[in-house]
Amino acid sequence: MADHRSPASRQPIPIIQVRGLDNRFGDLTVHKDLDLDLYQGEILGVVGGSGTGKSVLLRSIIGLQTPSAGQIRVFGKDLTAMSPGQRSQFEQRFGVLFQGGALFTSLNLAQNIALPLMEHTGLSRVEAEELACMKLALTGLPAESAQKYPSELSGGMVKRAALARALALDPEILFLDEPTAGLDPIGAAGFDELIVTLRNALGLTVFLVTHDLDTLYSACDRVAVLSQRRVLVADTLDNVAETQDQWVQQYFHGPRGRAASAAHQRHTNEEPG
Ligand SMILES: Nc1ncnc2c1ncn2[C@@H]1O[C@H](COP(=O)(O)OP(=O)(O)OP(=O)(O)O)[C@@H](O)[C@H]1O
Repeated sequence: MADHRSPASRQPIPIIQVRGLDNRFGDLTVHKDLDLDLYQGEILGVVGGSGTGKSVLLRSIIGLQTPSAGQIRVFGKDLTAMSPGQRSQFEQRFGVLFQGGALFTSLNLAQNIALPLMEHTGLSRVEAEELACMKLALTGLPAESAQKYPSELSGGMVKRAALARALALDPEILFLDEPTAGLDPIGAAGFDELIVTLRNALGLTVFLVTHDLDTLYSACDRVAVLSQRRVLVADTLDNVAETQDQWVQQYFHGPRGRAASAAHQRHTNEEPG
């Protein structure tokens, strides 16, 4: 697990602070006075029932959704108060993996990943595609995948390629929206492992929206539960699972929750040392 505290103070360093966030769509209030911290170096799993606003929260933080009220401070700066230009500069520190992967189907993988590199750096096409191949390797894809088109790949490979693109500009914070959705259990477990490996190797901070209990157990340092238009609890998985709330109890202590917990326990017992 990550130690997301500063060595000097052993205090957690919040690099995203959401305060008093409201999001409304007409009569629908999705968030009301929502607070959340994301600490440097951690993998935070964001869970909640369908429609509780997990994706809207992610979209608010990355600037795709203008909040109705509230403050979002990233690295100490209020994103909601920035000009579009300042914001766009700042957002290059974010890497985002959307649910469907969102790769361009008419471009091969190297071209897909080279695109943001050419757009935001002074690299030539050749240089950008070389760097793109390195990013693909980082996510465990073989060298020959660079020339393949998204339609030629399995779902798991598309996710890895989309992750490579999210990493193209060396982001500090990675946002993942249901990264294991649609993957078979082995592919999903491999992806969870990859996220942890990349976090450790690259010093990333990860905001991860998921429904996948196995991901929470195997990859997340903390879990935030969205309920009743706010963050009901954000804590270690063990503490969250003890929260007296009907959804939390059903989610963590229902049949799937028990199975995920038992699998994690077995895995932990098998680990050497
Ligand atoms: N642009 C929009 N306009 C109107 N309503 C929206 C918009 N975006 C989201 N909503 C509504 O906000 C609510 C929260 O949506 P959101 O996608 O964040 O839920 P979620 O928690 O991610 O759900 P799921 O787990 O099913 O993916 C839903 O009722 C959705 O219909």
